[in-house]
Amino acid sequence: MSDAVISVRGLRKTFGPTVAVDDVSFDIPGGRIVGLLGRNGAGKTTTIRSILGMTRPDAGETRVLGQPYAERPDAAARVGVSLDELALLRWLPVRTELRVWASYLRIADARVEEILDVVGLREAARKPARALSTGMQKRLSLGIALLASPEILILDEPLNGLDPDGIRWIRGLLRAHADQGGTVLLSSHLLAEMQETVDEVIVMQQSVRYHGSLADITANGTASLEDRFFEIVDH
Ligand SMILES: Nc1ncnc2c1ncn2[C@@H]1O[C@H](COP(=O)(O)OP(=O)(O)OP(=O)(O)O)[C@@H](O)[C@H]1O
Repeated sequence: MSDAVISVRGLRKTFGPTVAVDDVSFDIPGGRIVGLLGRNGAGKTTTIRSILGMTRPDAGETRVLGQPYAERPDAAARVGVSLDELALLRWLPVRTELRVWASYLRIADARVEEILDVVGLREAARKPARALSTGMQKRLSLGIALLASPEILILDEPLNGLDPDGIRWIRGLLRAHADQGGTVLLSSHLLAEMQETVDEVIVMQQSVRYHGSLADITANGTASLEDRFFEIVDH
């Protein structure tokens, strides 16, 4: 395999008669924000879950920093993950939830205080996660993903539920992450937002229909990502 930060080769996964992904291959280099796009049921989450070792593929392999994610003892520290189904201990106050994760990751509580500011949840720090709005829960999930200052972020639908401020905030956060050499793989349906956010685009429909730079797919910004998306998936 190449020295890509995230590598997917020949991935196939079926659920009974449903082919969720078929022969999906791509390499993601470091320092880039890569958007995984596709209709409902296109296989984005299955691909992400396969990369994270949460789904066992029928065929193919995935690697993160050269090794299968599940075989990396340092995976939790080096890869920040936020999935659409939020893995929050919903009855815990926000600060305690972050401290539980910090303890697991052997990170000092001082970092929890930093993260509360980074994700804008200081005022909500005493509230249980279940009392937060969807967008605020998303911020908490992102806070957990960022705790260990990982070099890779894998985010399934991170924009869902965020208000315009939240979307602008996350865009800045992801750009700063990539500018420092970090890598981001994120899925989203929000094509206009993705056009403002990503460096590279992977369009999926069971298999990869397109993988290239945002500049190429949008002809240096003269075409909309949405128009190009429909041309590709309806072709
Ligand atoms: N655990 C499962 N059991 C049965 N079918 C599944 C399971 N997970 C996914 N699928 C099916 O696999 C296909 C791909 O689903 P997947 O969730 O990967 O798509 P997606 O691109 O993430 O969709 P969405 O945008 O709606 O989140 C769909 O047809 C879905 O119904």
